[in-house]
Amino acid sequence: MTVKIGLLGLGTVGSGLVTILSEQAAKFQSQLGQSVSVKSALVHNLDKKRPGVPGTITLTDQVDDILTDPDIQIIVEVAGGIEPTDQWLKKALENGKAVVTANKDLIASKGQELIALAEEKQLPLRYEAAVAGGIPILTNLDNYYFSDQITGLAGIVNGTTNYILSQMANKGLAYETALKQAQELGFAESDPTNDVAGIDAAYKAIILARTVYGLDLTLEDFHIEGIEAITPFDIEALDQLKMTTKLLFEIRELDDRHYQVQVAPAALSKSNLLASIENETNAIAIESKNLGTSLFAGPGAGGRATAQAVLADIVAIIQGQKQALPSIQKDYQLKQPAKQAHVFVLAGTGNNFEKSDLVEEGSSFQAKDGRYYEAILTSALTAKQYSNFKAELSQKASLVKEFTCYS
Ligand SMILES: NC(=O)C1=CN([C@@H]2O[C@H](COP(=O)(O)OP(=O)(O)OC[C@H]3O[C@@H](n4cnc5c(N)ncnc54)[C@H](OP(=O)(O)O)[C@@H]3O)[C@@H](O)[C@H]2O)C=CC1
Ligand SMILES: N[C@@H](CC=O)C(=O)O
Repeated sequence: MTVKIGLLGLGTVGSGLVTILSEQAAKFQSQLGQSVSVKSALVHNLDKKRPGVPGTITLTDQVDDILTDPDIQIIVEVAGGIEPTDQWLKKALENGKAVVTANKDLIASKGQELIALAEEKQLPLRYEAAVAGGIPILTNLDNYYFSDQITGLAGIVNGTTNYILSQMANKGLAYETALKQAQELGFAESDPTNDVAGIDAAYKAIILARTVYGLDLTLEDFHIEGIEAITPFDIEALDQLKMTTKLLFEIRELDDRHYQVQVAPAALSKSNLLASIENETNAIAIESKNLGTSLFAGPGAGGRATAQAVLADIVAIIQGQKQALPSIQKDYQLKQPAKQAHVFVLAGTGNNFEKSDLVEEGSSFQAKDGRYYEAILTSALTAKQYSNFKAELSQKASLVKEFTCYS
């Protein structure tokens, strides 16, 4: 028997899926006892050259050709965007088709409606590729960690920004050059605004928070900062303190009703495992009662890696693997962190820092611009300590930049 796929989108991920499906065809036939093939694919531009796409796949620009095709059992959505993909996937489920998607914007924004419809129709709706590309994070959270108690998750879930920051830090590339490369390599979204503004990472954090804690978050619940304001000078200043910056998400369970969520570039010590995660690699550190810290790292973007996560979902559906769809917790509150360490960068030198209860470390340095600065790492400060300390520093010297720290 052949399982027929209807592919909505044939760009970076869609064409990656076509490639790896053909590589695995013999294994699927012999070990799954089924062959899996893409019957048709939805595209925008029917005239575009699509090297590597076999002529056996029918291309269409009419979504209903695929959604109403009785031959097709599984719809794979890799087109992107919240509209009209939500209508497409609702229609797919209404028409009795299993659904796989890599679309984090959609699953973060409309996931609850789609999950409810999938449950009503008793159909699979899988979206492993929507978080951290090829890393099998959702499957592990649903299955392996079901029997543990997760107290927090943090990490890097956007390949584009991690690529940009790595290239700026390691190769001295300009922000715009590194972004252009990330686009050419297929890591960035078709419009990279969501990548660099931290919104893509926030969408992924919404899905993680729903999966782990049943939180029903929206972008408005987050403090979101992107990497647009990070400069080579910032990287140079943090380097003085043996620190680096990464765009990190954090979800912390403070108790069973209170949580803390954020997405922002954070300063972290180079000895932290997350500091060694470079380029498009993503990494998620899970804190749990039984395991302590576990780190899941791997390719977080790119056609082949993301298509692998999509294909794993297709296989799970064919094998009839049971899926734990999240149930939503009603009674919870979001809180600000109680205490956080900060890095302040000040213009000039003049002993503006002295090691104290509030100051962990400081360094005076001459930057590439020829001027002198001081970089100061504080201990974890309460909100009041932070504002008093900042006011005190600002009286002594002009404050050039500050970062919050991740420990
Ligand atoms: N790239 C990556 O590394 C990752 C991507 N994702 C997600 O996967 C999804 C796809 O990403 P990616 O493959 O990079 O995107 P691309 O922009 O490379 O491909 C999108 C595809 O969808 C088609 N398409 C888009 N909108 C429509 C429409 N309205 N009607 C018909 N066809 C349409 C395009 O057609 P045409 O070819 O004619 O332009 C193209 O084939 C997105 O949700 C993305 O966020 C998730 C993880 C990683
Ligand atoms: N644009 C995204 C692609 C994967 O989700 C990223 O850079 O991480």
